[in-house]
Amino acid sequence: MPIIATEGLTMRFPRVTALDDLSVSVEPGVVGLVGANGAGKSTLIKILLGLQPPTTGRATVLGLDIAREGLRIRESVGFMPEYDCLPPDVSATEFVVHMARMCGLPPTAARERAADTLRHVGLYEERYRPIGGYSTGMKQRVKLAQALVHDPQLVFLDEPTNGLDPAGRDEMLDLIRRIGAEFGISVLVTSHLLGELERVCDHVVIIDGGKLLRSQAVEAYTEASGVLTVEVDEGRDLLGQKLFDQGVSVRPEGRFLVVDIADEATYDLIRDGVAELELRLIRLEQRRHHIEEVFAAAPAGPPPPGMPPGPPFADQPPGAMPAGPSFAGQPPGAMPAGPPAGPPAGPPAGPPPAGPPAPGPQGGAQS
Ligand SMILES: Nc1ncnc2c1ncn2[C@@H]1O[C@H](COP(=O)(O)OP(=O)(O)OP(=O)(O)O)[C@@H](O)[C@H]1O
Repeated sequence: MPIIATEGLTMRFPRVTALDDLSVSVEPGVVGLVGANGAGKSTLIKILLGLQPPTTGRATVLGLDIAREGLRIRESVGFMPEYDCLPPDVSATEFVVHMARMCGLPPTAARERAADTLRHVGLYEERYRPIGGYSTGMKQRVKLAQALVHDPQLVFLDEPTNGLDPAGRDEMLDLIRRIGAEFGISVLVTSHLLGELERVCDHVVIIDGGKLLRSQAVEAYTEASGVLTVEVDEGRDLLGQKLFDQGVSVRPEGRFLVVDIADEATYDLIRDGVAELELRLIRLEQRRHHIEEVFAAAPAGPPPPGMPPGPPFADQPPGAMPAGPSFAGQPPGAMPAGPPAGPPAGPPAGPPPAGPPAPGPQGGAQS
């Protein structure tokens, strides 16, 4: 049974359509809900909790209808809101015990569950101090603890890494992973940071301007691309030129060569080129996509309301790469002269750049 299923869900405010005919279904696990600020993530959560009726459309959470069974949904689902909403004058223990009591736990069970949950989220002695003196990271943990204290089947975590420094963010992501893996609680976690969800989620739903852009397993986003990264000890440009002369689509990028895989023969050409030039091969690996590419492939900036989002990366021609200097733009026989496209991690292997790169069509060497 899907943990969440929506059908034509639409939420219109007087000036903006926050959700636009959203139909999506997700199975149990750790699910990321990604979208830019204003994409409609928080609105979706409020509707799923039965706190706000949609303009049109239907949805179920854990098989329960949002229009008729909001109370039962809120009994079975924990919610960590995005914004700071904690009382400053009480301790984390008092607050989480109170929330457990609100969920119907008897006093002793509420105290025990609160202590366990606060320990689980990494709050120890500090839990007896007033929340007002807590750091942002500690407050996020209290919000997470109150969402978990009644042992829900599913938790909604709205931007749980907001305001955290990189170390705090890593710890929070680790906690989220453990909620799913160790406790078997399904998670719907929102973020506008795609990279971090890639690390913890089984499935990622991407919305843009209230519309569904993509919903699929993380592996489907990060599948191998049709592009190879080649690194040799020295002679990057010699190898690039040789491959280019043989009709391979190749371009320099930092210390590497980036090669479009035409077919199996591409690997042979690289192997033979390295051997004939007597170079030392350091790396030959197929690149993986990143979830970010879904947005990188879309037009820059948020689309105006009603405008369809740009094409996702999987619809690009195989091997389409971000622009960079290309061997294909050089006249035949010319030495490639492009400076590294990204920040080099070491001195470039080839001769110093001879001038600005000649822009060339991507992958244009294959004719
Ligand atoms: N109660 C409301 N009245 C009017 N407009 C609203 C209301 N709630 C949300 N909106 C608008 O709906 C759109 C979606 O907002 P929402 O908060 O769901 O986005 P979000 O993806 O959660 O963004 P953020 O990460 O910034 O919270 C925004 O344009 C927002 O201004």
